[in-house]
Amino acid sequence: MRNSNGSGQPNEQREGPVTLRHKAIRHTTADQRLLDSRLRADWKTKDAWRALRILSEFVEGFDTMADLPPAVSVFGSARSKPGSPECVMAEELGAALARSGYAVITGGGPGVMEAANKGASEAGGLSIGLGIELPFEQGLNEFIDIGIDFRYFFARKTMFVKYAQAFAVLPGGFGTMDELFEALTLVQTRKVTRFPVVLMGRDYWRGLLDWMEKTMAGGGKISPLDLDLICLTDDVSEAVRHIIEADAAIVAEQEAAERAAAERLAKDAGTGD
Ligand SMILES: CC(C)=CCNc1ncnc2c1ncn2[C@@H]1O[C@H](COP(=O)(O)O)[C@@H](O)[C@H]1O
Repeated sequence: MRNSNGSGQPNEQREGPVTLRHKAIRHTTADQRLLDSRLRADWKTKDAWRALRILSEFVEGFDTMADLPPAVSVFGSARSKPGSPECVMAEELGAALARSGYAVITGGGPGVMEAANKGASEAGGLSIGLGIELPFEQGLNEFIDIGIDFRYFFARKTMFVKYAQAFAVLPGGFGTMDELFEALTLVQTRKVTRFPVVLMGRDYWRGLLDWMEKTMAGGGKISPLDLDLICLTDDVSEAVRHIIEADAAIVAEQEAAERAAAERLAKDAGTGD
């Protein structure tokens, strides 16, 4: 939604390709209507139709994102003010990633997201925003070259992982935690392999990391090795170096696996197996 008209009500609302204005504005989002179980009678009629809409979000996302260069998804608070330490860090990170040849993907909103998009865009990199329909959404920030608006959080989250080589997570709230823990769970359960996760802002993350170490790992809820998945730093160059090195290691691993498979094939052909 954009532009409040003074009464606190937005003037415009986007639902996928549809723009709603004035009295056509709805006061719930597609995610709410899908997940809200009070309207059970709707399930049989409306959910089947919704499945097609959900599918169309995946098609649109895959189609638009498939041609991207290597990319890094950057997460962080929608509420941080321009000039705040995390926004300054995000802008520097966006620029450094762009200079290293990475596109920068964010949630397309304000705060840390906007700062990362700004850094990338001004450094000449490709800046991508994956927006989400929210009751209080403000539209995609102005530093985005490619923007996609999603109705469903889960379709959008697939794009953050599928088209990025790494995650960089700056200080943020629930949304940022959700994105961080999703990435860690995917790596821990090997749904994605060796995906670097960089946490930026030592002071902000220290308490959570201490708790994860003492309480989570100490209580046997995760393996202490799981914490090795995280690189914690305040230093933009170190963050980018970590991503580049992890990326190179993954490529080397994949090439070695492909070579081994080719050698096995050649050997089998040679022995007539
Ligand atoms: C001012 C305000 C709250 C605007 C909300 N506008 C938003 N636009 C786009 N993505 C968002 C928004 N709010 C949360 N997110 C998602 O959740 C994360 C930030 O949530 P949080 O502020 O840490 O919890 C972002 O990385 C983003 O993917």
